[in-house]
Amino acid sequence: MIELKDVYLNYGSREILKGVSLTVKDGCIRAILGPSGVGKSTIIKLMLGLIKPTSGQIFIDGVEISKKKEVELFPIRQKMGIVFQGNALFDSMTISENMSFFLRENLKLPEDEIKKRVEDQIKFAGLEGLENHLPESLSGGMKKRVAIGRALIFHPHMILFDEPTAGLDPVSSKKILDLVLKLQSEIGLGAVIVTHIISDVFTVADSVAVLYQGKIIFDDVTEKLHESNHSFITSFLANEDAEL
Ligand SMILES: Nc1ncnc2c1ncn2[C@@H]1O[C@H](COP(=O)(O)OP(=O)(O)OP(=O)(O)O)[C@@H](O)[C@H]1O
Repeated sequence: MIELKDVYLNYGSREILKGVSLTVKDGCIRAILGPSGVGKSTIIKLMLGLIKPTSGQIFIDGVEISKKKEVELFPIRQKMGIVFQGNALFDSMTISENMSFFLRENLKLPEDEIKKRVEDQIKFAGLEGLENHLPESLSGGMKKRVAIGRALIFHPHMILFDEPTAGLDPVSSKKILDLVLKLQSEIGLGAVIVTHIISDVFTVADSVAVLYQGKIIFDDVTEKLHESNHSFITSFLANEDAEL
């Protein structure tokens, strides 16, 4: 479980988050919806301990991480797979090498275990036959699948997606969202999805927190978004295909 308690985050003199509290339970798909530049990626970085809050607390499975040293954060980060917005694949490595790289670097697993984990993720992500291809030869949707496979390779408890469908065409977007749902239904994996695309939220999320001007202005099951009378939310709900 991930918990943010009254988190403030400043970049220099700019206040980005102003008292954000939210909980992500295991096994649930949780969306964080908000306009571009509101601080969604910042929340993911805080959850991973990549940046520290200006004040407030962040708990991962009950352990407060905001004052932990880098070396103490490693086992905590392993609980969370991350799929970056731009995928962050290594251009010069094949799909298999991209998937196995961090596993080989960080866990001293035997080669046959690494091979098996890569094969499992290639299969899960629907990338059979592409093992020896370089990322440049793949479509945007396929690259996203590689990033998802790589995130799963540590067998995380939770997976964090930063804008999983940004820049993808509607067909590829649907396939990626189907994969997110498959993660939940087949292996019970929860996810945090930060996005500015409201239709993605309705497609996959069990619950959604809306971030606006540094604060959470809505936090409930996704269906109840329609009941909100906050002017910012009602202004875009008329068109569910809208991007914030
Ligand atoms: N390291 C940094 N130093 C200073 N400002 C930053 C830094 N990182 C992000 N920002 C600024 O903080 C704000 C929030 O950034 P963040 O990337 O979290 O937004 P976002 O909601 O994820 O938006 P987008 O989807 O457009 O990336 C933005 O205005 C961004 O320019």
